[in-house]
Amino acid sequence: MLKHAVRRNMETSPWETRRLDSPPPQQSSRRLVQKQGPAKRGDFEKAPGAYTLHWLCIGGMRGIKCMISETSLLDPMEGIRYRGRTLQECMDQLPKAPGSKIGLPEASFWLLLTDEIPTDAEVKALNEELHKRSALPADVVKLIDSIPKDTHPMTQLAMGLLALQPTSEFGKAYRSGTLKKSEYWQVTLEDALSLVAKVPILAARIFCNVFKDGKHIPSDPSLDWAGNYANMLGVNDSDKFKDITRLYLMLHADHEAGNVSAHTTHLVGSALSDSYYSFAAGVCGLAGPLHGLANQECLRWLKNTHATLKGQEPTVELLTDFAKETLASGKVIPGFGHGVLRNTDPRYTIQRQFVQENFPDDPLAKLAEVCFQAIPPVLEATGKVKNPWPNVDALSGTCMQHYGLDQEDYYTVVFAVSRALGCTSNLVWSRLMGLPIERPKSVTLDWLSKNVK
Ligand SMILES: CC(=O)SCCNC(=O)CCNC(=O)[C@H](O)C(C)(C)COP(=O)(O)OP(=O)(O)OC[C@H]1O[C@@H](n2cnc3c(N)ncnc32)[C@H](O)[C@@H]1OP(=O)(O)O
Ligand SMILES: O=C([O-])CC(=O)C(=O)O
Repeated sequence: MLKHAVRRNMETSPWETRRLDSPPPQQSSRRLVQKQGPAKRGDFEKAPGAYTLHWLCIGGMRGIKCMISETSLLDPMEGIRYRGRTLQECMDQLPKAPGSKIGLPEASFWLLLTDEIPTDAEVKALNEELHKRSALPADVVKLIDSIPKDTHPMTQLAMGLLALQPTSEFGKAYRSGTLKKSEYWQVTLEDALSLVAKVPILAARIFCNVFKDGKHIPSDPSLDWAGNYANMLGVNDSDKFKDITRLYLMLHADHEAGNVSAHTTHLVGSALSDSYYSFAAGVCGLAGPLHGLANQECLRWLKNTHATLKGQEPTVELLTDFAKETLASGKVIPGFGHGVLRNTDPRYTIQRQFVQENFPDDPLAKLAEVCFQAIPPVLEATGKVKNPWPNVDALSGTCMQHYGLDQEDYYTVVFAVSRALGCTSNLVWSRLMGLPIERPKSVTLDWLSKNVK
């Protein structure tokens, strides 16, 4: 009954629901709900006024400049820059593990927080500090080990982060009643360090519980943050696997503040919820298939396509047909498109370079390469997809599976381990700047109809 009542209300409201049910082929349902004004997102900057308001309210807030993030800035064509440095510059300039060519992700944490490239000695000291803080409390271990194994690893990660919340220095200090506003950032930094130290230990424990019958590999204090995480996963003890893990964690660390995981972390943090509450919320956002879970979905799509090919060499023609079938079934093609980027994601390009140098003949890598040629024209032909090019998720799973991490349900957890660096750095800066509680204004459809002519 309630469902019918809601439907009745929608049908009589300005929201043209009936049309949303069956948009004409090739047409964006979101264009149909706009009763006036130019249809293209991004046009609002050129067409201010009523249309702007209408579009901002229903358009996923695309393009609105209303947040501050000191840590990174995204250019639609060039991609992300950490503190003004492109990812390739970060690769070149950040300290490396012995014998490795990959900029260390924990060095990017230092960069995001400080706008400085740390020295080798500083990264060594940071790693020592992270190792000191990395142990999980016994009750958290008990909780994680008791979660049913078929619970999605992202759910387990969010639960583990919430279980760690009582360890928050910010929470304790705030409760004590003596914490001054000017000191918020310092205890937030303490929490950032401890959360970043613990998250790979927690993530590896979840992996081994679910996929390794609970056989755990102890943390190795002689290894760097990401190399140690790779080691604890226990799928491959080669230096190359450590390197691809370092690369993955360096590339996914930050993507300015408006993406779902960073924005959610920021929003929850703006209520002065501590870093554990805030990042757990961000992790829940990352678990959505339009955001971080796309890496899982993308590998699943590639594996299905590979199986359907039954040994046939992938060709652009075959992949074009598969892509069209996916669209015709009403699904998105994971790993392609972006809310802000309007070009191939540089994170994809850097991973592609790693693939070409290390395993160009891997069957899924070859398939992904054909996708790169076949899928953008299919998406472009819809006439509605703003960015037909691949994003980071189109290749990250392919890289991991080559080294034996082929449990795609786990992939978004690796993303989350990395995103802890950017999200917690942003929390520190939000408290440093004394940013207020976030509270935008919403309106009703009726208000919109009456006020936007
Ligand atoms: C780390 C990251 O989070 S990167 C993004 C990871 N997500 C994915 O790879 C999932 C596939 N991609 C998508 O769904 C989208 O491109 C998003 C969510 C990333 C961006 O969404 P938007 O900013 O709304 O994209 P855009 O403005 O181009 O969307 C216009 C239309 O094209 C569709 N579209 C966009 N990308 C795709 C795609 N890859 N496959 C099919 N349709 C797509 C949208 O669903 C939308 O359709 P609708 O109006 O009928 O609802
Ligand atoms: O920026 C976005 O909206 C999504 C993304 O690529 C990320 O968060 O890494």
